[in-house]
Amino acid sequence: MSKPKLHIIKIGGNVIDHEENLSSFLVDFSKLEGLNILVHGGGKKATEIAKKLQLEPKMIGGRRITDADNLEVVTMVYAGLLNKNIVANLQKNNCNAIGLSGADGNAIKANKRIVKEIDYGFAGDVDEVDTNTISVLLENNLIPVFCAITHNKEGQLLNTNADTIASELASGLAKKYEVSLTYIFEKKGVLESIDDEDSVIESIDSEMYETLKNNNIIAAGMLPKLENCFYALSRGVAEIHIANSDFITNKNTQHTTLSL
Ligand SMILES: Nc1ncnc2c1ncn2[C@@H]1O[C@H](COP(=O)(O)OP(=O)(O)O)[C@@H](O)[C@H]1O
Ligand SMILES: CC(=O)N[C@@H](CCC(=O)OP(=O)(O)O)C(=O)O
Repeated sequence: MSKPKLHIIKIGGNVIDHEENLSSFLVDFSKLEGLNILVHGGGKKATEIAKKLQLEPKMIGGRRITDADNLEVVTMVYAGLLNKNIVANLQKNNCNAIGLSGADGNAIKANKRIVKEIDYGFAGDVDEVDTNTISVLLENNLIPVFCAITHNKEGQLLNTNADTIASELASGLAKKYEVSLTYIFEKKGVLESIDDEDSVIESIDSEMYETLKNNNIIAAGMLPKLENCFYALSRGVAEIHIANSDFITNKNTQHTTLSL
């Protein structure tokens, strides 16, 4: 028997930060049929609030160094302010969304990120996705909306890159569903030249990814995004696209498709 289709869409900080863009994206998202999950970042907002609190934000390799004070900020911003605003807006559009962190329903268990010589603080790498609660929600016509906060099952919240949350959810759910994963951000796709919006690379496989990396064509947040894409493809996710929000309503709009 074929698996039911599931669409996981991730939106980044630049989409969330523009009220009009976010609102029109959420209208389009609310009209999607079938099973859907939304994952949101919000790094830009967290940086803005941290600065207001005189905390100096620090990113390494697209990931936030999350000390105890910054963990409080990201928890309030991602799991509170942004997640609840997004859910309220979806509810306004008659989309029955339910906001979740990785601690809710034990959906996403993580461990403190340990990489040689870099102390990321309370940043988490995902160990396990528990798909049971998520499936129950989907089967009852609820639309899960995940923020970038996970837990370690010992009472510690952790800050996890939102692209990773999307790819781990997609990978975990691929056992039960035919998963299509879409990363929505402010550009049309992965660009050959960052200043030329029309230089979209239509398809990227793992070999081309290495070449693009070596030629410094992709950098910053695009590095973990693509890493997450190839990880998800290797774990059985059926299709992955990187695009701007026009793609939600028009699949023919220019975008990047990933393959192994
Ligand atoms: N070749 C590239 N094409 C498109 N974006 C790129 C490229 N290389 C680096 N980037 C940067 O990656 C960013 C996207 O990553 P990130 O900031 O994590 O996105 P998101 O908004 O989804 O969280 C873009 O805003 C852009 O500045
Ligand atoms: C550990 C880590 O880096 N977490 C990210 C989570 C938010 C995020 O990924 O937001 P965008 O998708 O908007 O970039 C951060 O705090 O920036």
